[in-house]
Amino acid sequence: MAKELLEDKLSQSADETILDRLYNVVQARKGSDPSLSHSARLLSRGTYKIAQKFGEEAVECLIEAVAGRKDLLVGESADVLYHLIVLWVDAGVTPDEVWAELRRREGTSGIAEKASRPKDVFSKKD
Ligand SMILES: N=c1c2ncn([C@@H]3O[C@H](COP(=O)(O)OP(=O)(O)OP(=O)(O)O)[C@@H](O)[C@H]3O)c2ncn1[C@@H]1O[C@H](COP(=O)(O)O)[C@@H](O)[C@H]1O
Repeated sequence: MAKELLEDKLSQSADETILDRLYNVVQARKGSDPSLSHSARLLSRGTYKIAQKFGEEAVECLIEAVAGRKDLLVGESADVLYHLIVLWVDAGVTPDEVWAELRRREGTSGIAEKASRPKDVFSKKD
């Protein structure tokens, strides 16, 4: 293998996160046997069910946050991320697209970004 290609491969795997790996697994499960894979089962049930499950997991996550149960919040957070990835696979969104959007926002304060938005003429707020 050419040196450049090998270096490229090594830097790609160093950049790969657990979320990228989970996405690849869930993507590969699409169309497989729903009795053997929870991801395949969810994906076969369609966008409405996938969105509903994501919403439920998000609510469970916020309940643990509000209750101050940090240990349970960790598990619920993992559930939210898994179900978000199933949502991406169903919608055809790739992690790279989301990472690129996060990189684009990097270093821009949310306060400054909001202040730079065009004024909504219908907004009641000043
Ligand atoms: N991270 C997860 C993960 N988190 C949660 N879950 C499953 O999500 C399910 C949630 O159960 P619920 O009762 O809330 O939901 P449900 O069974 O759809 O019930 P209903 O809402 O339909 O009543 C459980 O079966 C969990 O095991 C997950 N299933 C899989 N993964 C990852 O996905 C990979 C592929 O999994 P399979 O697609 O199952 O091979 C695994 O190796 C894991 O890395």
